[in-house]
Amino acid sequence: MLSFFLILFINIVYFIYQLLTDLLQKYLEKIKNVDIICGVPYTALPIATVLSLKTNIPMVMRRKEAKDYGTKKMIEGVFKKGDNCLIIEDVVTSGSSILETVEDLTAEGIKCSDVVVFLNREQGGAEYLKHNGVNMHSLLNLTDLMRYLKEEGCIDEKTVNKVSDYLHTTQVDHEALSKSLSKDRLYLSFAERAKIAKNPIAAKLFQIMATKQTTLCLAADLTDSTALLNLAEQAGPHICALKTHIDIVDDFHPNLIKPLREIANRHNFILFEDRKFCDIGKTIELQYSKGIYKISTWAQLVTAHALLGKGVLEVIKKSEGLEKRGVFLLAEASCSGTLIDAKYAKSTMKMAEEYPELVAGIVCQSPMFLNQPGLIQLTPGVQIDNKSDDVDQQYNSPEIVVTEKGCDIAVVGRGITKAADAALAAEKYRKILWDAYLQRIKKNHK
Ligand SMILES: O=C(O)c1cc(=O)[nH]c(=O)n1[C@@H]1O[C@H](COP(=O)(O)O)[C@@H](O)[C@H]1O
Repeated sequence: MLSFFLILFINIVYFIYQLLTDLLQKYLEKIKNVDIICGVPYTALPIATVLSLKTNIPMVMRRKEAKDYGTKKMIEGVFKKGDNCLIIEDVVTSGSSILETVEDLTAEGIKCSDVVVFLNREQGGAEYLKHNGVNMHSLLNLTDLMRYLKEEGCIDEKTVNKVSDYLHTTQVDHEALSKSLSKDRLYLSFAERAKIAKNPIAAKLFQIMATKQTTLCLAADLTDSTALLNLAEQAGPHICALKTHIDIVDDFHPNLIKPLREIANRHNFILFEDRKFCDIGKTIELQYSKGIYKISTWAQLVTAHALLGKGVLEVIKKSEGLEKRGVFLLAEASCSGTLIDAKYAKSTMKMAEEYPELVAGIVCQSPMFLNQPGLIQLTPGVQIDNKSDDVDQQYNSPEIVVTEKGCDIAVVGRGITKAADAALAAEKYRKILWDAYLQRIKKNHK
């Protein structure tokens, strides 16, 4: 008897999936150049699987949590950057789980502009997705389904009205959802984010960015102290931060810091030492506050790796030196061949969230955090003319990093330091970056 019901149940499920995928397949013919498909975990995974088998379109799988072994990726499967992915979902209410899937796919460089859903509950999901640049195509909506069931005598008029009243009173509140989904980081102004930032240097940076209308961080990678000071003076009016690798300055002397700090105060920009600390806490404590550079006495910002654990943040938090200080953790690198993967990036993010007063932001190449508008995304590897240097550095254009990669502050080095006129070059980068930022926030404030 049991096996009879089991076989019956399997046949019913198989029939529903057949119906579903036949319907979805019809839609697929309408949506052009789909390279891969991805089901929204977890209920849409079998639908996407059957669809992939029926259409021969490869499927990728999104994990809700990265594994702590094996590939550790959030997106499993064969794909390449720039692939167009069609997302498959069974039922949509608000669209939030679709947007979370879009976020993880986008972080891998996959493009997602369309989603096909089986049932649209007509509670605002389609509009919310549209608002976030995703076109929703639904096979069925609840109103049609109710009418169909009534025509077939499965439900009465009273039930139809009850469902319709329910739908009218439970529409998604986009504002509240947007806040909870917090696409806001990309669409809030820097003045607004200055009020949200928990790290004092991040707050100061947001204020400088808004006041000077610049999101440009100059990587002043020069080996001569006089040239470094001249560059700081020339580019100072156009930048929000000047980032140094102070240990590359051949003729470094502690007397360099005073004039550098004076220029920073006069032009209102932040001094940022890109030390990328990565060691046990005790060693970092010495590297941060001792030696010839005494970084903690002048660098308002430093960079660090999360690789060896929280010791780096514990000691920077407690070390002597400037009262107000901030740290940028490196979660994604701009260079080719990096061993950093999505799992490491997520773990770095998690560590950052445990030190909100100390961590000013994340160095990364993709919009990997959207729900902390108080944190800054710093993105290096930015140049107008080149795609790479002659070693491993990879470049994106200023527009792309702001409009497609979630960048708040762009780091530009040789694009300015190698230019004939550093001030002109800095202003050129500043303008392109600022215009791209205005485009981005306008998109959500129309
Ligand atoms: O932490 C950084 O600033 C950094 C991270 C990264 O992934 N890639 C990267 O290039 N950087 C730094 O950003 C600057 C890039 O310089 P350019 O390639 O000359 O624009 C250098 O100072 C690098 O040390």
